[in-house]
Amino acid sequence: MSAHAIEIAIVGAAGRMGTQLLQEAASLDTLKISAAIVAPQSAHIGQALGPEGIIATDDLDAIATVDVVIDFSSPDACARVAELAAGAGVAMVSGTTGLNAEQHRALDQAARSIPLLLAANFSVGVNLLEHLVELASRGFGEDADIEIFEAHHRRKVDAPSGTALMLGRAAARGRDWNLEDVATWAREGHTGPRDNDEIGFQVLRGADIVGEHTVYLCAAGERLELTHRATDRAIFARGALRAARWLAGKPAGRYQMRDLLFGDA
Ligand SMILES: NC(=O)C1=CN([C@@H]2O[C@H](COP(=O)(O)OP(=O)(O)OC[C@H]3O[C@@H](n4cnc5c(N)ncnc54)[C@H](OP(=O)(O)O)[C@@H]3O)[C@@H](O)[C@H]2O)C=CC1
Ligand SMILES: O=C(O)C1=N[C@H](C(=O)O)C[C@H](O)C1
Repeated sequence: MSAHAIEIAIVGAAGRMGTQLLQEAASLDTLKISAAIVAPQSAHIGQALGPEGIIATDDLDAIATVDVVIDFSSPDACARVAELAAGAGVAMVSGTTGLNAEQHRALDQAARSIPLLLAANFSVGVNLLEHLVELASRGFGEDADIEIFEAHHRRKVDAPSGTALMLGRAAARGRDWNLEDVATWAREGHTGPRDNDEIGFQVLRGADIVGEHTVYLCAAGERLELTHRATDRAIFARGALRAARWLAGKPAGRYQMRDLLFGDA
């Protein structure tokens, strides 16, 4: 372990992403997982988690003892963690999706006093895709109808995925639209013809699909399909751990993966 290893708390430590984070972190000597936080009343409390056997706790006060908290839990827990991290002056990385406006406001408030990076997707590929989608949307202009498809495992609880929303926003930016004004979240029955100023979303849930996203730009006589397929959840964990190392010591504020990857901040 390096003398200056960054100390990390993981919230949601017994979940799919928490498990992956503990696994990936074990091989890094630049950071140390000091706290594994699970849900209140979780059956995992007191159990040794991950290759290093960190004892699981439901005590969120453990956040105050580390340099960076990494959260992959639920929208409610994410907002609460942001509040506690801000109170303790601890940097926060979160990948939790499905936050509502109030929960986003809680993160904005926390980011007044701590560095906070929220990313719907920690893979390099998706963050590159975001740029490509904005470019393609602007390039085609009104000639292309834009539709976004996403597929995930059967246990995912929010839809469309945070990544699909992020890609939808990128497509909307390319047209100088606000996604909220043009999104069609579902189609059923006698829908009438499609509007020009519309971005449609389709969602599939099944088995163990890690995460797939395609943005379709459908023009008369041609169709561009921009696809990202995640085949291993480890890419998200590695991205989040990289973000934690990058964020430690940064000034207070809201950060995104593109700040880390493309040096906008
Ligand atoms: N940004 C990215 O790259 C990625 C983001 N995600 C997002 O991350 C989130 C978690 O995903 P995933 O790991 O698959 O989900 P899981 O349901 O497997 O894990 C979430 C964990 O958080 C726990 N939890 C809930 N409330 C609290 C709390 N108050 N304190 C501590 N732990 C809590 C849950 O416990 P219990 O089950 O007992 O309630 C569960 O173990 C989702 O929003 C998902 O969309 C996922 C993958 C990549
Ligand atoms: O829940 C998941 O699994 C994932 N969630 C994120 C999202 O909602 O976009 C990222 C990734 O696709 C996996």
